[in-house]
Amino acid sequence: MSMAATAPLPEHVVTDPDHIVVRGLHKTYPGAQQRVLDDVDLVVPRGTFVSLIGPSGCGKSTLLRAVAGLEPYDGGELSIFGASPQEACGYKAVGLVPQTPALLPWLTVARNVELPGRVNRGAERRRAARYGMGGPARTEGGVSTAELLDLVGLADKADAHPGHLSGGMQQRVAIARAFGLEPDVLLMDEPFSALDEFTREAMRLHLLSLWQRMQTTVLFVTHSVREAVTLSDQVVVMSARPGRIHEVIDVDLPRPRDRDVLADAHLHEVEDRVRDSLQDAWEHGAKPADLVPA
Ligand SMILES: Nc1ncnc2c1ncn2[C@@H]1O[C@H](COP(=O)(O)OP(=O)(O)OP(=O)(O)O)[C@@H](O)[C@H]1O
Repeated sequence: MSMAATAPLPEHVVTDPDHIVVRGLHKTYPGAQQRVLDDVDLVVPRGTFVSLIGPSGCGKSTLLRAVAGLEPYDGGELSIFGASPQEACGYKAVGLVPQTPALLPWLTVARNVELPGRVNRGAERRRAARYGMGGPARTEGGVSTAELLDLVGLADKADAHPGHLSGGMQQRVAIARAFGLEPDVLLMDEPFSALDEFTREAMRLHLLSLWQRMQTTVLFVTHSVREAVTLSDQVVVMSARPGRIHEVIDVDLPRPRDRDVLADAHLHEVEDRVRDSLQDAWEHGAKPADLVPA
């Protein structure tokens, strides 16, 4: 299997500092009969919030891991604001929020949020070496741990230990920790899937506050149409067998997405568009007879 991710990228991709660019990406897992990703094209502008939605097994997580530099691919192009995924990971331009919070139980909430920053000072030097002092701004001057915890509604829990927090609170700490590293792009793979619907709704609002403050580019995998539309600038609908981009739907709802916006009838119209697209992707997805061979 060739690993195009480590090959030099074409000049037009390398010099695009303002977009994540995926072109013609394809991948087959070893031993599989068909591609998991086939000719995937996606362009994500810096600073936007983009959700990936599609049937189970269509390759959303695989695509996310490829962007994170954790998954080799067989062909195509992938660049993160002009860098290869491996290079971007080298200076911690890419953050990943998994489904479970993975906090260190013996450290306080504040220490959990601060830890990656302490560990990754070398990454900041590598980033400075690549971009120089005039590199792309991450945030307007950085944020303190106290501010991060305030943005996720945990200002009073800084000295608590994770074992004393609910699952939703722990996931909020994990999200604050991820934003605290000030990555250029944050990849979130169903981060709220283990939470009840009421907690999920609250989490979306906390996430939006953080995102608005930090201006991070977010790629967010979800199975929830409501979640995708509530959060995103664009919803990317994927089809399965093999995974392809079926449609990219703009979410033309105003920001901030406060309770008035979320109660507006237009939200439901956009949700219906996403549902129709998912249905269309399902009905017109490749049938066994025309599967793309590995
Ligand atoms: N490491 C692996 N080795 C072999 N096959 C894999 C591997 N990881 C995933 N797959 C297969 O690739 C396909 C896509 O998996 P992936 O997890 O990317 O899909 P997904 O869209 O994120 O699914 P879900 O929505 O259920 O989380 C599935 O058929 C899965 O079984």
